[in-house]
Amino acid sequence: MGSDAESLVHVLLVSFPGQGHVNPLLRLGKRLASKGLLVTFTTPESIGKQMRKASNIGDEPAPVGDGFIRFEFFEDGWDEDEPRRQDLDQYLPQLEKVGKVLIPEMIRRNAERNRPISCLINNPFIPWVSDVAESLGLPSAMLWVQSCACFAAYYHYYHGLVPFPSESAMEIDVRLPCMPLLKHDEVPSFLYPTSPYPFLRRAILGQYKNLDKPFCILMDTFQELELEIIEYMSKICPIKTVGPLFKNPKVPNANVRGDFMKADDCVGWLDSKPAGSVVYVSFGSVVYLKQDQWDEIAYGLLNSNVNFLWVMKPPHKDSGYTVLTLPEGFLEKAGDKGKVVQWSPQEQVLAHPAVAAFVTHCGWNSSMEALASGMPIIAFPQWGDQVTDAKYLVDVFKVGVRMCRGEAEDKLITRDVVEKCLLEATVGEKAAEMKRNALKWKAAAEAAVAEGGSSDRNIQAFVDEVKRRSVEVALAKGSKSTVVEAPAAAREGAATNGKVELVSS
Ligand SMILES: O=c1cc(-c2ccc(O)cc2)oc2cc(O[C@@H]3O[C@H](CO)[C@@H](O)[C@H](O)[C@H]3O)cc(O)c12
Ligand SMILES: O=c1ccn([C@@H]2O[C@H](COP(=O)(O)OP(=O)(O)O)[C@@H](O)[C@H]2O)c(=O)[nH]1
Repeated sequence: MGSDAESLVHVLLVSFPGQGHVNPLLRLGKRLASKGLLVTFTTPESIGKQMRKASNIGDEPAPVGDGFIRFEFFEDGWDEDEPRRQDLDQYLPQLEKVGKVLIPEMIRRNAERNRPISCLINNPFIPWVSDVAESLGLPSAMLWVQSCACFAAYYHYYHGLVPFPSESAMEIDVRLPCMPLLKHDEVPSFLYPTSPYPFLRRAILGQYKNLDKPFCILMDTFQELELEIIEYMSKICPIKTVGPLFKNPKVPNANVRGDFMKADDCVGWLDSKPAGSVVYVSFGSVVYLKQDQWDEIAYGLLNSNVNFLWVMKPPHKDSGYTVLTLPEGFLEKAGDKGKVVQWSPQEQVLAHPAVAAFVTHCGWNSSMEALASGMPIIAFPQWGDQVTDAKYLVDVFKVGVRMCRGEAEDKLITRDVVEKCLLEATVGEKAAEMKRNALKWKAAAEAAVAEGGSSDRNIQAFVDEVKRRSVEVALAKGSKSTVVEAPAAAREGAATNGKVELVSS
């Protein structure tokens, strides 16, 4: 590694191995690097292998703005084809067991190689990372990868602050401070007593047990988007909004990516389509619909006569999902009006002028990417935070139409409803109004991440705090030497290039 990288304050990002977790943490990593930190990104090797194959991840630190980002993966202790990885109740304890040994080893190795780590940052599902940090005397932060509204909902549930749907009262609405009334099925659905995913409830709430450990909770949202709830929760928790993380104004650095699958080429196809003529359809990385629902969507697309780009990702072999098929003759009937891919370069797709609207499961990453791209949406939420995100996208941000209320409703959305929603979002006054609102959010998102914007100021304050704490860490450890950026006053007096070498005895 070049001496440049070694002289920088070094942070370690530890990610849960899910696409919706890796993307925002890696984007944060790039942002931190661009502000002059050395960032090491780690997640289990099983995913590391896929990331290396799908993207351009080399062994050398990649320069990003004023800093660098590099990757180091760790073994989760299971065989390559271990099916238990698909069972979070088994996988999360395994990750904790090995991570508590291997992450400290990784930290020690880095210190020996003259790049001591000064701060750990994790995302949800792996809250033990802050225990590791604490045991080593290091500060830690957490990147929350859902909306602040969902953060608030889980917080109130965890602390029993307001009544939530329960076995004795399933259909109650939930009133949370500074939030619109949530109907029972607009509450993050892992919290329903009947949720088929109790392991996801345990995974997401796990973070709340450890919430006093991170000195900062970073969030991939922005002040102007969720103003009131962010202000309210900021009084309770040390929240800093830093989103939308995928908009990095200064350093696009497109070659550092965390896709688990190589994206199929579809930009050329989009280029051949007229502006505002294509509907993009994707349900993210973990949601799978049933075959009969898939068929209705297929016919809805055909009958509406829109152009469409549809992502049909193959299910993981151990997920228990069967491979979905398209109705007979579908591709022939669609002809050049439709393109079906396994994985898309979603950021590019959402930014493409040919795309008019996005049929989405409303995962928070997809939601933020759509908002920040000025893209109207057609909400097809299934579970978890998606149902709450859909409520906000449609009723609060006013950029979407609702195609369904979630998996819990157990209702087949017919081709006629699909067609009606597609048209509502793409032609006529309602579509035009949603587009105007979406463009307002796009401008607000750009302003938040531009120099001096709310998210940019928060990132800068966070970087400054990490640097400040790195001095304390170095002093406490009596380490050989750590180079940090000097405060402005010290800089003026020092005949150096803005760096001060701290040597402790
Ligand atoms: O890697 C994952 C594995 C599983 C999972 C594992 C085994 C199952 O039987 C069902 C789901 O759920 C997940 C749910 C996730 O929720 C997704 O998490 C994002 C960030 O929290 C949200 O914004 C999205 O809305 C939400 O779908 C993310 C995952 O990586 C996973
Ligand atoms: O074909 C696809 C589908 C999804 N994504 C990306 O995968 C992430 C999915 O995260 P989200 O929170 O939307 O949903 P999850 O997969 O976690 O349910 C987002 O960053 C998308 O841009 C992508 O690049 N190509």
